Amino acid sequence: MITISGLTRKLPQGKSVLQDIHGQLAPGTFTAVVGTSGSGKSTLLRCLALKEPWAQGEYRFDGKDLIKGGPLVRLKVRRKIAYLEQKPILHEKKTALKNVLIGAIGQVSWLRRMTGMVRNDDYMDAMDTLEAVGLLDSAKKQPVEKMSGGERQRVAVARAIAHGAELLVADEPVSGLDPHSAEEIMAMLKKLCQERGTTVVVALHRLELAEKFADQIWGLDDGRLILDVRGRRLTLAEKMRLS
Ligand SMILES: Nc1ncnc2c1ncn2[C@@H]1O[C@H](COP(=O)(O)OP(=O)(O)OP(=O)(O)O)[C@@H](O)[C@H]1O
Repeated sequence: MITISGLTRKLPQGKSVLQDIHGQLAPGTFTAVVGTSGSGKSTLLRCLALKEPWAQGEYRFDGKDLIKGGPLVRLKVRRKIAYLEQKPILHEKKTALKNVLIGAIGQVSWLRRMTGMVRNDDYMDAMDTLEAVGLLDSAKKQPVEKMSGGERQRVAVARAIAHGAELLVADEPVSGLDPHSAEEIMAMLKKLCQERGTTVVVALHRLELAEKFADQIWGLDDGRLILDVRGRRLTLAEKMRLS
């Protein structure tokens, strides 16, 4: 269980980008963060992924306090978090399989990192995750630079799962994709929650995608969490507050 309470993010100049955020992310749930441009979605995701520091408040990951706990606690938890950019950074000349294997090796001992040693287990895990994202057939065929935007997102998700992420944070993973590919990626993320118990948080511009796929919707406005809706669609009044 992930719990945040009273969290605030301040920029070095003193401006508060996020203020007094409270919420819970239950294991294996899918949360969509929505709000207008500049409302603080990316900042919230980056703070959840420990890529930006919180100024104050409490952030608990499986009971561990990530703010008071110190760098060692954060380092251990960081390994359980995967962060997906809008446009994933991949090894362009390598296949999907190689990309996933490199991600998995990055999580293991320095010796295997240095030697690039791939065990049979790593290989099986990589193929398993590529199958989960629907890329088994093309896994070894072509370099990722030849893949479509949707396929590249799938490779990035497979890499995140192979590295054993318990929390997957994705900033606008479907922006720039056609509606069909966007739905496919959302459905795949949902399946990840249901079948593997991964907790997924995505920032989204399109409310209808949030309503269709998310278990929980967080609505941000000017750095404040103004909506925390679970298990239902948004009312018209709620949609108006987010526009
Ligand atoms: N490092 C920074 N320096 C200055 N301002 C920042 C910084 N990071 C965030 N901000 C400001 O904080 C606010 C929230 O930004 P953020 O990128 O989190 O919003 P967003 O909801 O993700 O927007 P978008 O949907 O356009 O990506 C914006 O006004 C942004 O300009």
